Amino acid sequence: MFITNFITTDLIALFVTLAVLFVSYWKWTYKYWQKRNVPYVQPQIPFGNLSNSFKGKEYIGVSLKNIYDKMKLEGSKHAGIYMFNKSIYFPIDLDFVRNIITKDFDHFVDRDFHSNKKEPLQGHLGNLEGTEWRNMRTKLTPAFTSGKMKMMFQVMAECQKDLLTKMHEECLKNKPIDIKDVLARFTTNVIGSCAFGLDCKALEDENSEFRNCGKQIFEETKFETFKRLLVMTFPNITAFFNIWTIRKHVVEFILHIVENTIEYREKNNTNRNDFLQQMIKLKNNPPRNPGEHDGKPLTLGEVVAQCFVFFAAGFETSSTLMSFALYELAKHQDIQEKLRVEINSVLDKHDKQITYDSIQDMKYLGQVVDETLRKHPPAPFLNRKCVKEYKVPGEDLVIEKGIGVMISVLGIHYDEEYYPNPTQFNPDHFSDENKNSRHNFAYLPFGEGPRNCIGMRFGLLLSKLGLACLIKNYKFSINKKTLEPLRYKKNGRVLAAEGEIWLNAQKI
Ligand code: HEM
Repeated sequence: MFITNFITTDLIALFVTLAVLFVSYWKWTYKYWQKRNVPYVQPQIPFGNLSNSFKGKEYIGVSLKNIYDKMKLEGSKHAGIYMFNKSIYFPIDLDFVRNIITKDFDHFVDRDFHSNKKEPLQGHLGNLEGTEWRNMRTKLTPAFTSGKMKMMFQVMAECQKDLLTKMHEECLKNKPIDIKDVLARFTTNVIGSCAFGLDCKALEDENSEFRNCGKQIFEETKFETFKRLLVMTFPNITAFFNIWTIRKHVVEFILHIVENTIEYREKNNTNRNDFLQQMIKLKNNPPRNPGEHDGKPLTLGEVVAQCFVFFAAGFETSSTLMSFALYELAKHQDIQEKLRVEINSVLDKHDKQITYDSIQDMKYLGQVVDETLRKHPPAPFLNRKCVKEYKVPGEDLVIEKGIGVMISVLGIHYDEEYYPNPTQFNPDHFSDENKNSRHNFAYLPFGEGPRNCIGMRFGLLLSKLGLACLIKNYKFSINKKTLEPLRYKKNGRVLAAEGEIWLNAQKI
């Protein structure tokens, strides 16, 4: 009894001492921005300024927008925030944003994400750093030119037929349509076909393996989102414990699919106008561009990782974009009708066919897509890491090497200084006149600068194809089953709507 009491007292004392040490250390780290005279939002122990995101109560992009709004109201040109006890620089002034992502890019080449080198599929473009990133980006860039997009359009356009068949079947049921699901299936088919060279049958087959794989990557549980944020905050510790951010069976599925398809194509000398073919070329015949990259061929592991990122980065972003666009069009019948008139009049000049060129001629469709990406950017913040000490121009502040940077795209897109009445869906925000009168960096759905989205052209083309095909053939309205007002999901990798978007569709 005596010994038990003794041990209990010691354990309590040890626990209290550790707790005091932890709190004191955390409080000391929270002085970082104050010491540098940078405006900051009071952090809370232990999560810093993003406690709602860590607790799964609010999507991280929304938390960052709230910080943006608060600091902007106080007139700050920049701020300092904390993720756990990690200090993050948070530029608000658009000239500061421009400097970081373009003008002074050399100081901010990397992202501040984890890179557990032991986790398969992580050696992709989005995660690579420094010279490795530059080499890979230079090798991959030719795969995304307008010429290559035009070539690939045929592969994409094939998937239109299955989309229309699926819509026809859905309409026959005389029930509201879960449009997010239909578009996720369409996007799975397009990206699966272009990145993996496979017919994924996601629109035909309710239980398509690829559709399930997409779900497994993006439908994170609260715990998985927490784990990913932890990995972002403490990359070294989580790499030491070999924590993975993608489920093991997804990794195995992707490895198996890509390796088998490559083997099949190499054995049978098959050639196809898709990304995979271009990756195979980079593996077998490295391009000769002396001085621009290391000239080395891609390894099989590198090819698989790039195919994976095309799927992971392109699938949810593009299908979310189309879902939000149809939601807004269903709510704004006048805009939907104006778009339909444009689509039909352009198609009249192109033999009634949706082609690569006809899509380029649909100016208003471009404005609708731009406005959707402004209001609901799937990637609502940008991320960088300072790799070389950086003096902020015009300020008495030096950003130290290793400090992370977060830019609130959602905050900028809802800033009344750039978009009067920002909550209103208004494609005229992107008329030539309005675009020319705004700061160039007030619109960042694909990021900017050398590290912007490499798949922008592909994502836009695929989304415009899907939208043009649907709006031409169906009239959409909101079904009352849709949760309104629309709310964002609290977890997950991209900014998406909470719950299903149910639409009524009427064949035209
Ligand atoms: C509507 C669709 C899309 C949106 C909104 C989007 C958005 C973004 C954003 C915001 C970034 C970060 C840019 C930055 O840090 O400055 C990014 C990076 C990236 N995206 Fe996209 N994306 C889309 C579609 C795609 C597609 C279709 C692909 C591939 C086929 C793709 C592949 C990538 C890759 C590989 C990166 C990393 C680039 C690098 O680090 O060099 N994205 N995307």
